Amino acid sequence: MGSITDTKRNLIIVSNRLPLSVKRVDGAFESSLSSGGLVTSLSGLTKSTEFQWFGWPGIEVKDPKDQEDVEKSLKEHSATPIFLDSSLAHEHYNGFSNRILWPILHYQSGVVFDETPWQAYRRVNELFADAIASTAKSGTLIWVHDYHLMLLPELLRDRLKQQGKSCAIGFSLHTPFPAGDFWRNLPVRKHLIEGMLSSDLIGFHTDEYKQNFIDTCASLLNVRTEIPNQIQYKNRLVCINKFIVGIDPQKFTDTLQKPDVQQRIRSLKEHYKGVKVIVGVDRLDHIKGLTQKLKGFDAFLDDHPELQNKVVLIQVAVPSREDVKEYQDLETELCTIAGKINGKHATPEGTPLLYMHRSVPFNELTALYSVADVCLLTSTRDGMNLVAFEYVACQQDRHGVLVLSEFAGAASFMTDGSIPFHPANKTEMSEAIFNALNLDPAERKAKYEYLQGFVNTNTSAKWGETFIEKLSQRCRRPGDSC
Ligand SMILES: O=P(O)(O)OC[C@H]1O[C@H](O[C@H]2O[C@H](CO)[C@@H](O)[C@H](O)[C@H]2O)[C@H](O)[C@@H](O)[C@@H]1O
Ligand SMILES: O=c1ccn([C@@H]2O[C@H](COP(=O)(O)OP(=O)(O)O)[C@@H](O)[C@H]2O)c(=O)[nH]1
Repeated sequence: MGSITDTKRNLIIVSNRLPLSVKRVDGAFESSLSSGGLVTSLSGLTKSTEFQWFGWPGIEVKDPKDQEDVEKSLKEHSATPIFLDSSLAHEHYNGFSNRILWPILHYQSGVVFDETPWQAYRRVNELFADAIASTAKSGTLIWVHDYHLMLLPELLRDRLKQQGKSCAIGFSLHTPFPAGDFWRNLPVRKHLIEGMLSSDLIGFHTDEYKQNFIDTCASLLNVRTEIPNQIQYKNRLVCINKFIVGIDPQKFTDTLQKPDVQQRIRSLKEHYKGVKVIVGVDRLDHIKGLTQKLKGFDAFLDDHPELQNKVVLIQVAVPSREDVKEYQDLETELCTIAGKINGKHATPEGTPLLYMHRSVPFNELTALYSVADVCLLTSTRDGMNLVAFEYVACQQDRHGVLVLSEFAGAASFMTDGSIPFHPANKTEMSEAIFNALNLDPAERKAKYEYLQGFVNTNTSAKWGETFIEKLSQRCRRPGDSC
């Protein structure tokens, strides 16, 4: 990894959302940490690698003086805002990225294509390309992230060429890449694939997503894909590979040692004495299978009346994409189901479900992970799911059990150390929960040690360093095989 030190001053990371989202409160600008796994994974990289982070600050700022203030405050965090007017940002983020592209990438049907948000998506990718091309110097490594910016590699390559600059461009997709037939539902798919193929290196979370992408390129563009991990496209060699994204486990270990977190753990343990705790932490999103989770838990309570008042599910549903109607509808549905479950199973001693629709501070999150006997993750599809990693990082003492949907990307690596199940099958989920709660200590330890080894080996720092190293090799020797 020696060359990382040489490249770190020259690395630009681009994602739609910056790690800090800016809000205007009583006329002043305040920033708070953005939620979600992309920020977690890239923030974990900051310990070992320096970079400039470009992205949308999450707010419209029109006045040039205000823009300067926001720029200044974000600069302290090595972040550079790309300002967008609110209707354009809305159409790009909510209209196309989250209402059309996101569901298709996650195998959801019934998506209706619409030209207006698509044009906004193109425009935002162009604005990002303008800002980044004017800042990058020859030799800068540019690492673009995620489905909001699939056109960016091509737009950037054109601009850099016009300006006589040579930069290596990497692209990482954080979501699944669906099998060809599903991808065909999107009429503009060819533009998106061609946009990505202007990268020198493309990273996916799992072999399955990588292969789906390669197969789609072969059938859609008739490009040569017979050599493993590479695609010949427009006389260039594009490298395609799997890079395992992770977390910074040390951050959790350190946080668990803090006296106030230890105090919180003691008080939660006291509160739940004699009760088994199941935890769930998910953005409020269809892909996380939250309705399935609540219904599966309801089935579990029905199946095991003997466990009344002896098990609680603490579900954190982090608010997400609240301007999108489908997300608003899901929230309403979850509130109703949660109310029904407690209506049916509550006793004067308490309720079996604690449904929290809000973000939780990091210290509280680690304390919750630490006291939980089981972590239940029910994704119907999920790029990776870093919550699975975080739970493991907080279970050194308890050896709690991970009950993990077979459809989370993380299941490709963690199945041996967890209890897998199909999220659409309530009976299977109920049995998986029961088995997890009753696993004997030796089996729990064996599973935990397997997962701990995986989480400690595949950290976010390693993920980033491996990708950057590979990208800088592409920069030095673009003709080399992948
Ligand atoms: O920025 P938001 O719209 O609030 O969404 C948050 C992030 O959600 C998605 O995360 C994905 O990336 C994770 C890390 O690789 C992965 O573990 C998870 O399975 C994915 O869902 C999205 O892809 C990010 O762009 C968002 O920032
Ligand atoms: O209130 C919260 C609770 C959790 N998380 C974090 O959100 C990330 C979720 O990442 P994951 O990969 O599981 O899914 P995503 O939300 O990116 O789809 C994890 O790092 C969590 O710690 C958060 O930002 N705010």
